[in-house]
Amino acid sequence: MAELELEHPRLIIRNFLTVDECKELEFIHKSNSTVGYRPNVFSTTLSHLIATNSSYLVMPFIPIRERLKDKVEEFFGCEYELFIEFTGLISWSRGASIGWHSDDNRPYLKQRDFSVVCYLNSYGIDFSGGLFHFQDGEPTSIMPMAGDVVMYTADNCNIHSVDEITDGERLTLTLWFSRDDSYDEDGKLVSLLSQSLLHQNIADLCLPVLASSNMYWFSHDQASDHQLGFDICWARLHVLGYDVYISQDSCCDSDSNVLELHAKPVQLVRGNELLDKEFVNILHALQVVYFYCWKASFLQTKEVSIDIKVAQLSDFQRERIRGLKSVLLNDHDLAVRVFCRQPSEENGCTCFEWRGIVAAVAAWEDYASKLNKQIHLQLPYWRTHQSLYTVQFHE
Ligand SMILES: O=C(O)CCC(=O)C(=O)O
Ligand SMILES: [Fe+2]
Repeated sequence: MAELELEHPRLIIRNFLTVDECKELEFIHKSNSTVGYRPNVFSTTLSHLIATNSSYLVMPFIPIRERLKDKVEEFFGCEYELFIEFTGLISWSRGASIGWHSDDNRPYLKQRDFSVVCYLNSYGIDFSGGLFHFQDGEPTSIMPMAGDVVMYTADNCNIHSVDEITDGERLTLTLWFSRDDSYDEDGKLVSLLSQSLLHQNIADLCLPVLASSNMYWFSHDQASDHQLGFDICWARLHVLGYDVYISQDSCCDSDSNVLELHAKPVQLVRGNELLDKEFVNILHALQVVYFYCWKASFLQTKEVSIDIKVAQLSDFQRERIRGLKSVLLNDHDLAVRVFCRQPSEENGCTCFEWRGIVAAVAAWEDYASKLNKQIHLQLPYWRTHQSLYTVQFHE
């Protein structure tokens, strides 16, 4: 057991999260992220998942939050109750960095007592740059590797920085803990979950609902409002090798706006082939594609019982896709710079088979409905205790 060093109280734990936990959180982030609070940063918060009809995706966080909280309390010898102030997935793309700071360095951040950063992907493999440094004490630097966790006090005993990301996308699960119960995020989350799940049938399929379109719009000048830039959902599919087709009328005339396009059902295109499956919106397509990326090796071996219907694109459809891209990926080069890993341009999921995608549609529905049942069963207990925790049910 590592000793608590009083001058610089901090702990690094290797392989705290399993490979599959990291992959599941990566799937959640890449299919739900929004443009973040600083340049070249993307984030997925629990309240955002709830707001977009994906409350069930809160479930995979629950055991991880519990294990992290136990570890923080044990290592820092807390003799008081701790509350989770914030839980979020945060990714940094090329150009993102942060200079020396402590995590409580603003008047509105004074409630933060402990910081926990879980690395979900790896330096040198998934991204370049992005080393973490402590200003004083040991270790001086941390090379982020998937599954590793660093925890430290949020005060100026632990001034730290992160080097600029020079390539790829660096992904973390970040939590802040507070002694002040008025900053407990659980109470707020329980109330959001109650509103969202109360009117939902436990057997309903949870199809994602989009947040406002500006949350998905990336541009170098965030104030420019739908001028030069790109839609991150479309860009993520594009760098994985997919195009998106919208068959509904008037979809790509020059004045259609991003908001309108976002709400439309979409079909997936690969090269010259169009899959005959309509997704309710771009987020639904993104969920299935990233689910396929996560589970490809398992899904490729599955027998697909339904016919896979793929058609060749007509000239008209090709033209339409070009029109859509000119609106949603209008700064194509920026999208590639932000999301592609150079020079190999590999993006973690190079495999592709329509069979795998079709299998992923059904497997994603099973996954979502299993988690949805679980969250519906847990919520009454969470409401009683105003806390998110793993409820043990005895047979
Ligand atoms: O991602 C990291 O390694 C640390 C990020 C950080 O310092 C922060 O978000 O305050
Ligand atoms: Fe920090």
